[in-house]
Amino acid sequence: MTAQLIDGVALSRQLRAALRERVAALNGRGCRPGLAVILVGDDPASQVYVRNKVKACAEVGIHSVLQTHPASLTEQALLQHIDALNADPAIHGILVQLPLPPHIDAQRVIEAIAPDKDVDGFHVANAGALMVGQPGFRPCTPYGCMKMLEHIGCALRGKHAVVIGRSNIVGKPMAMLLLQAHATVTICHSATAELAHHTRQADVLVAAVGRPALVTADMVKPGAVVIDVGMNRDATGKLCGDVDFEGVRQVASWITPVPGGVGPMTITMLLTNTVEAAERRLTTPSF
Ligand SMILES: Nc1nc(=O)c2c([nH]1)NC[C@@H]1CN(c3ccc(C(=O)N[C@@H](CCC(=O)O)C(=O)O)cc3)C=[N+]21
Ligand SMILES: [Mg+2]
Repeated sequence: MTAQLIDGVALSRQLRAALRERVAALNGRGCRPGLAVILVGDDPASQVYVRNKVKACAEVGIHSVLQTHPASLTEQALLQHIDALNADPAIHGILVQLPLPPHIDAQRVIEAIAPDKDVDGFHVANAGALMVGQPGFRPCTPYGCMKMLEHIGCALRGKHAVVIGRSNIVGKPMAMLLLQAHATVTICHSATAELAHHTRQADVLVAAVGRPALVTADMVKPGAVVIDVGMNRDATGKLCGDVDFEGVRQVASWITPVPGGVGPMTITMLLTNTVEAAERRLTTPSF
């Protein structure tokens, strides 16, 4: 079997076209959705990612404000910038690019963002809402993975989904979303004994670890759907995921490429959450 590709660029194009219409409808009601992106320090990779987010906003008509600060910015000063954005009615979403310099407590910064502007879905209020099945912002990467599964018509009820990775940003929320979709969910991590024993049972396998070629063909059940969240650079500087793509595509039924898979979908879901934040404010001004 040779797996079919889940094309994150093509699906993003579709979803962004629909978002443009939602933005136009908001404009008609006198609202221009706005996203603030805060970058602290001069990590080159972060600069590229942030520029891509700003570009994507323009593509769907979201107004974006990019704040860049030197790595020496104090935590207190950062918290003050967030307070100002929390109070700014032109801003519906706030994203603080991670990682932050080591002298800044990232979790404290995230908790300072108003939960109704937390379009990353990292605030405990949104994490808690996901946990108990209430409405809230879903973290963009797992949300994008769910959209990809939906797009290929993957019925999750009763399926065995295995997530490798337990970060607050990807692994844990991914597992919760799969659980909400009635999958049987296993979470594997660095202390898991016999990783391959678990992954071989997966109808849906999500790799979110950050280790090139962690998932090889022998670890994949024939016909499985494989979602590669990894974003690594190989020795030659080429972008690669956590999955040995050439090997695994011979066994899987569907697979996401890197680049062109989960990455673009992450940005698309950020745009989605921002439009949703603006829509919510119009419908529920007190939200
Ligand atoms: N507060 C916060 N929210 C984030 O969502 C967040 C963050 N911090 N810090 C960094 C990570 C990383 N991330 C990516 C998103 C899209 C691509 C993406 O579009 N990747 C392209 C390729 C890009 C390239 O060539 O380097 C692709 O996979 O096709 C990559 C990485 C969001 N992050
Ligand atoms: Mg990708």
